[in-house]
Amino acid sequence: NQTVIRRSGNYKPPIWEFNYIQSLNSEYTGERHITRASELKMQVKMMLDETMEPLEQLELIDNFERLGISYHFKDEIEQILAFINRKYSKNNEPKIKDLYATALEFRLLRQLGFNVSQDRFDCIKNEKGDFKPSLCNDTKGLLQLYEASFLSIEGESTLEMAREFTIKHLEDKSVDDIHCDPLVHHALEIPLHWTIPRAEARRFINKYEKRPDKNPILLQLAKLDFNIIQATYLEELKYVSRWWERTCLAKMLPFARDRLVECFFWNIGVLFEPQYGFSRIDATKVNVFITIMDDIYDVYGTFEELELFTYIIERWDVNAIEQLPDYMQIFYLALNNFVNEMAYDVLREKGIVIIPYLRKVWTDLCKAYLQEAKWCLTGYTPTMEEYMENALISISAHVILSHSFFSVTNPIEKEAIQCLEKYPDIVRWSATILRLADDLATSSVHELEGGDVPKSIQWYMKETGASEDESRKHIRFLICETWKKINKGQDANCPFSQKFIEIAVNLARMAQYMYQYGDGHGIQNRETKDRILALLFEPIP
Ligand SMILES: CC1(C)[C@@H]2CC[C@@]1(C)[C@@H](OP(=O)([O-])OP(=O)([O-])[O-])C2
Ligand SMILES: [Mg+2]
Ligand SMILES: [Mg+2]
Ligand SMILES: [Mg+2]
Ligand SMILES: [Mg+2]
Ligand SMILES: [Mg+2]
Repeated sequence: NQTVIRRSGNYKPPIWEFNYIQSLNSEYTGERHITRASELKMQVKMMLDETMEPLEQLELIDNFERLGISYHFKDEIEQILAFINRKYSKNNEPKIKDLYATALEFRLLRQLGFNVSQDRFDCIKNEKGDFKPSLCNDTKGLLQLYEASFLSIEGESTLEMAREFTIKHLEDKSVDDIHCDPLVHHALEIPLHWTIPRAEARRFINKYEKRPDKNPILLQLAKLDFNIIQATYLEELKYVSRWWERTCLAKMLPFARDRLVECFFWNIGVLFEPQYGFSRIDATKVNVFITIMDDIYDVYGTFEELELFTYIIERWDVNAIEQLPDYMQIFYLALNNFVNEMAYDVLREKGIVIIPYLRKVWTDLCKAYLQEAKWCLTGYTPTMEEYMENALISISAHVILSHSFFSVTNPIEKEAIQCLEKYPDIVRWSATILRLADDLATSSVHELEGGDVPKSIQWYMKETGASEDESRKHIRFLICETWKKINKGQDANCPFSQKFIEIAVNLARMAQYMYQYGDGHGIQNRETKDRILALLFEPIP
């Protein structure tokens, strides 16, 4: 057969090899640590019972969330916020005591789903309806108003104005005064609402430790809890690393990205609680298969091979495997085995056959990949709309979230599956942010040089004549607008569990985290490496 010119993704080998991963151990698996953590939790619960001023309670809840331990005290937090919310709505809206307290209360109540109105901020506007310039001296208040503004939904002009006003004045501060509060720099980099809990916990525990007013019990629990959870992650990573090694796919498909640790790392942002270990392991395998499949279509496969592969995946007939070239045979069988294993676990535990649903999402993904390859081959220029319609599938969010749905939902109701199959809003919004964050980061020279199909930035530039900077700005605007849809939440009769919705939203957060400094997944930049060390490999001292 004619010699085929194969492109390469020029991706580097993995930073962490199999033997290194297997050598990792954490002392925090021991029973004594679990017992100690339970004692500390009891002490914290008693602390919550003490009478406190509402502002003190709000600050304590904010610290719980930032320290990553609020998941232990969900009921207590809900009760406190419900009480504060009732008190507020009973006596008519008092004048804002101070911006800091009002914005903190607003954000915490909205985060928990309480329906608090943006009108609370009307009294910090002047008669012209602008925010009073005097607010600029209140950095603490500005920061809280900035964080609160990211809980906005479409049409909330006061919150939109608050976001612009606070960004402008906080940026001025961070430029003018180099000694300005590092909190300002950090907040401007990424708002709290868009941050994954694990990342904020790792960062905030260090900050909290230096605070003169810190509560030592809280600090001890936060550190211990973080390290115990991290020890759980390590065991899961070592387990899935042994699976990855046994498949030999990295050796047999050397053109593809070998990113097991990164594929696992995505999942501590998406689903962090310790009890979801098996879901994180399955989700890692999903990410590994998607990453390789993406490179088969973007980089390595000839168009004929890709057409054949797409056809075989659609038929999902393992006997047809003979028709595939060797590299596709081994990949297809590994994927087929995984899907059957996951379907077996779900049938055994939940009594439902999910193979048809999993086949469908993998087929849709392959078709979207093939469409991109076709555009690449023919040089066709899709409109931004045509590109996005396909790219919201090719970014693989619906594959990732469908597997997570079947893994964490119990019992699995038929109407929830039917809703999932129709590609519901929450999946679409998560896919939008994942795609746009990915394109901002990966459609740098690297992807285009590798012959990958142009992405949203390029198509927007082509369609509107915008510069690359204007195009990036527009993409960041679209991410903001999508967050407003996410903040609005599901229509009441949406059949998904709170947990699944949280997973979908965290996938969007993790995308922005993974791509914050460029292609953290493919190029493995410095920041992502340091973050993996801090969140996965190194306990907090
Ligand atoms: C898990 C993922 C988000 C999905 C597969 C690997 C990714 C990191 C990303 O890879 P990328 O090559 O950037 O996708 P695309 O731009 O080629 O669609 C798409
Ligand atoms: Mg490789
Ligand atoms: Mg790609
Ligand atoms: Mg691709
Ligand atoms: Mg990309
Ligand atoms: Mg890429």
